[in-house]
Amino acid sequence: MMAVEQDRRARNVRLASGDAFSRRDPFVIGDQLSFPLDMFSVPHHYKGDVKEIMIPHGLVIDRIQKLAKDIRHDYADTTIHLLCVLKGGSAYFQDLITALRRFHDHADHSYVPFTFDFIKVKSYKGVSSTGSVQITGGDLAALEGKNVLVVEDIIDTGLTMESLLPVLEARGANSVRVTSLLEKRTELSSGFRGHYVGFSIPDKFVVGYCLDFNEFFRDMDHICVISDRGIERFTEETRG
Ligand SMILES: Nc1nc2c(ncn2[C@@H]2O[C@H](COP(=O)(O)O)[C@@H](O)[C@H]2O)c(=O)[nH]1
Ligand SMILES: [Mg+2]
Repeated sequence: MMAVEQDRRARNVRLASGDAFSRRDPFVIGDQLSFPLDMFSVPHHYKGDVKEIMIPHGLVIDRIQKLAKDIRHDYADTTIHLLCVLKGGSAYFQDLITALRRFHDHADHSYVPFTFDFIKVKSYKGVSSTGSVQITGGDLAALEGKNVLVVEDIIDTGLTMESLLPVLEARGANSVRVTSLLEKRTELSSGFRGHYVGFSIPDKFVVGYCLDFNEFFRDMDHICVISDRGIERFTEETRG
């Protein structure tokens, strides 16, 4: 199925939180699109460990600036509580707050004051389809009455977010929305979609920009597809 068509179908979505809000479209990275490795600077220590560059770092940053504008528009003059999902979401979180902070300098714009916190989330698929989630870190009691915006690196099956959101809502948050830099077009998707999504990507395992494979690749700026050699090498390294 063509990537754009697949994404259009995916927009017949169940949004987080039963929120009546209708999301904007993510930028679609086509199934065949990749950027040649020899045209970009890839860290020497990962040479051969990535197959292709899916999203160069500059494009990531440009897209985040627009996501920040969308968020500012929708939350105008409302304080948001950003909840960054570690560790994968941390690079996106940093660049997003940098973009949001810039709006503070322009008196002619609406402001987006924000507070933030960090959590770690592990989701478990039990025998039932709902799954369960283990949250560590973060002050969940402080969510009461807040407009929570979860900041995630990637939505794959959607299970993690589907499990997390009811927990946040049960803590009395005023609203809960999700921004994810990436969203995978996968047949395994539960149908969950975030509100503010940077890129819809093909069903490939990506690393870089804080997305890891066995804790490696977080220090690479571009978002890349891991190679077979990379999988082999960093599986070996973690075995010790
Ligand atoms: N480094 C990568 N991590 C990935 C990728 N796809 C998913 N993930 C991790 O899983 C959760 C979300 O998964 P979900 O199935 O519950 O939606 C995400 O936060 C990542 O930590 C990937 O391609 N690369
Ligand atoms: Mg994550």
